[in-house]
Amino acid sequence: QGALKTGFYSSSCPNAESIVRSTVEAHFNKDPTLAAALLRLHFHDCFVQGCDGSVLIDAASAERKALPNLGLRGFQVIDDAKWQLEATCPGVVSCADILALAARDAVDLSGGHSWGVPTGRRDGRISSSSDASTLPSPLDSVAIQRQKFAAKGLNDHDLVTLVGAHTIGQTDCLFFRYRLYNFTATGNADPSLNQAFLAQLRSVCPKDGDGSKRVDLDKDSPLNFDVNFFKNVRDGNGILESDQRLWGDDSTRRIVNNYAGNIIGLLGF
Ligand code: HEM
Ligand SMILES: [Ca+2]
Ligand SMILES: [Ca+2]
Repeated sequence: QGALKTGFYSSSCPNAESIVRSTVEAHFNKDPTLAAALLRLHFHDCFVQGCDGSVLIDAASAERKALPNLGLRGFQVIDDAKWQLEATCPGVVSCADILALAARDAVDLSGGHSWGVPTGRRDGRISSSSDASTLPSPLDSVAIQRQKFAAKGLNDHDLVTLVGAHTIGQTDCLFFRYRLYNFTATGNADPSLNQAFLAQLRSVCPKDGDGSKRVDLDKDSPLNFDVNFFKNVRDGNGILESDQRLWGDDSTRRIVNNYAGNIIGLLGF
C-alpha cells in the first residue's frame, strides 16, 4: 500500500469521484436508508485487515459470512459504481476506494459534513470470516470497545465520534431486546434505559415477537446525520447497550456531552 492522497485518480481516471457520487446519489434517491448501509460497510471493511475491500469478497468462508457481517447491506451500490468505473477506466479504481468515497457521499447526502477522501488503496485478496472477531459487539463494555479501537490506533474521542455514525440507520430487535425484559437475569429492564422510551420499545419488540423487526438507532432523526444520537445517549435513549454504556464512563461521557451540545461538557467538567 503506497501513500494515499486526495485526488489520486485525477489523471488516471478524472471522473472517478463523480461517477461514485452519481451512483450513490441515484441509489440514495430510491432508498435513503442505503446511506447507513454504505457507511457501515466502510467501517466493517476498515476494521478487518484495513480498508482493503476485504468485506466485499463473496466466498464460502469470507468475512461476509461472519456473524457481525450478516446484516450488511449496500453491496449492489458498490458493484454498480465498480461496473461503471470499469467501463470508463478499466482496472484503475480499487473497490476499497469506491467504498471510502461512497461512505463520504452517503454522509454528505444525509446532511452531514463532507470531507476530502485520500485515495490510492489497493484491494486485498484475503478475506476470512474468523478475522471478523476484531469487530465490536453491541454487548461490549466501554473497556472492551476502548480496547478494540485502541488496537487500531484510535482513542476515546475517535471511538465516540465514530460510533456517532449511529445517528443514521437501524438495528434488529434481536440485538437489544434482552435489555427490555430480563436484563442480566434481574427480571427487570436495563436501569439505564429511559422509562418512557422503554415502554415504546417493548411495544415494538415484544418478548417473544419477531426478532428481525427493525428499529431506528437514533429515534429522532434516523435519516439525518446530526447530533441527536448523542442527545439520545445522554437521555437514556440509546438503543444498543454498547451505545448507552458510553454515558456510564467518565471519559466517553464527557465527549458525548460535548457533541450533545451541553455547556457543562463544553467547559470540560
Ligand atoms: C462499539 C462500536 C460499534 C458497535 C458495537 C456497533 C454495532 C452495530 C449493530 C449491532 C448494528 C445493527 C446491525 C443490524 O441490526 O443489522 C449497527 C448498525 C450500524 N452501524 Fe454500528 N457499531 C459500532 C460502531 C460503528 C461505527 C464506527 C460505524 C461507522 C463509522 C457504524 C455504523 C453503523 C451504521 C450506519 C449502522 C446502521 C446500518 C443500517 O441501517 O443498515 N457503527 N452497528
Ligand atoms: Ca478490510
Ligand atoms: Ca440522526
